[in-house]
Amino acid sequence: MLASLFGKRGAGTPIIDDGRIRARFLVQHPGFRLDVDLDLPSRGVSALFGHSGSGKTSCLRCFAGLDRPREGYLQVAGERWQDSASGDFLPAHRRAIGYVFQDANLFPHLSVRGNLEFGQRRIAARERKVALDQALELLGIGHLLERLPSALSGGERQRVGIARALVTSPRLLLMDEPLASLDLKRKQEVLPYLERLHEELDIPVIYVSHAPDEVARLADHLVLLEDGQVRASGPLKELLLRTDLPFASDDDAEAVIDGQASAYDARYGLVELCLPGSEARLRLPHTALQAQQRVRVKIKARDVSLSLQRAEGSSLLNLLPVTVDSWQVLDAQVLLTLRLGEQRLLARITRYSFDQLGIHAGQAIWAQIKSVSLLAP
Ligand SMILES: Nc1ncnc2c1ncn2[C@@H]1O[C@H](COP(=O)(O)OP(=O)(O)OP(=O)(O)O)[C@@H](O)[C@H]1O
Repeated sequence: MLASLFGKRGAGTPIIDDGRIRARFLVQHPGFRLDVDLDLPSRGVSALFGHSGSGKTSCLRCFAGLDRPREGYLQVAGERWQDSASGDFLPAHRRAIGYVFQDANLFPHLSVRGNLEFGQRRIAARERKVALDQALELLGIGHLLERLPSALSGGERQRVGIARALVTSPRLLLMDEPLASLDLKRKQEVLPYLERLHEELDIPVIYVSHAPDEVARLADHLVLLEDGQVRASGPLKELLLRTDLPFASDDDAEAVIDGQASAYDARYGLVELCLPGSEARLRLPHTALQAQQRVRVKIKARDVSLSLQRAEGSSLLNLLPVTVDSWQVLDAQVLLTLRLGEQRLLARITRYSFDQLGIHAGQAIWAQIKSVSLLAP
């Protein structure tokens, strides 16, 4: 299969580029039916998320052209790659995709350089959009070029695998649980590289995972698959807040906030983030942030408490003015959605406190978050 992904590329049927990736796949396996209709942004990371057996890999195989569904349609970057109605089907080896598997699947007899050059030779020089040097720099693997895959750590192998996918200048990067075979330490090592790809390259990524943490950190768009069907599809930040979905109703419910480093207090090791549409600053312990660097912070609903006035004389560093948006009663607790500038937070408090505070929609209150509970890369 790997070899078939490295044949000469071709082009699909040109169509008007509406900036979307559209896919419709109907696959029937014995005892399992995949029936999905997807409309994804052609920028950033779209995560296919779901339990084991929900159909994530089956779906990715259709994107890659490795399976030919009975009914199928796919358009990417202004090209139609397949349409069962017209019989069009661009085979896997002619699709401009990069595919990163759970295991890097490097050629064991070739050095890192050999593996990368093999990927690059697939593309005519005039079509190359990602230079070898750029891929080396992005993945931090320049010092590994002469090594054989057997002399690499798991995290390094995965970084080389990603670089090899990139040097084929794909129009679409498919990643199937690229961190699943790594231990926590290696995962933490590779994740920042994945974030950089996202920031520095204009290649849409479809990222399969069943790890909520990874998805919350990397994805812009989320597709929740259940039993071969799309239960929900939309911007990550919105889906994390929806109480009809498993994320917000979970004990670990969290919101994702994007900020930009505006100041660093070296004495206390605290970084200050400014937040779009808000005068408030978020402060959290951090060491290695550059000025203006964008940061995604995950804030758990249970780490947010509320007060009607700004608390004075408290150890809490983050006292944020918010507006009550909506809430849902969950047994003895209430899950609130709060507006913080252009973004939204979740807070979980007891029903007792909710009644005591007399909370109503549109109310201006204060959200309090302990800095040490904030999760940033
Ligand atoms: N070629 C095949 N023939 C028959 N059944 C298949 C085939 N490929 C996948 N399936 C079945 O389809 C279902 C979905 O599998 P798939 O690998 O897409 O799920 P997944 O969400 O990626 O799971 P995981 O997270 O465990 O990798 C499973 O029940 C699987 O056994």
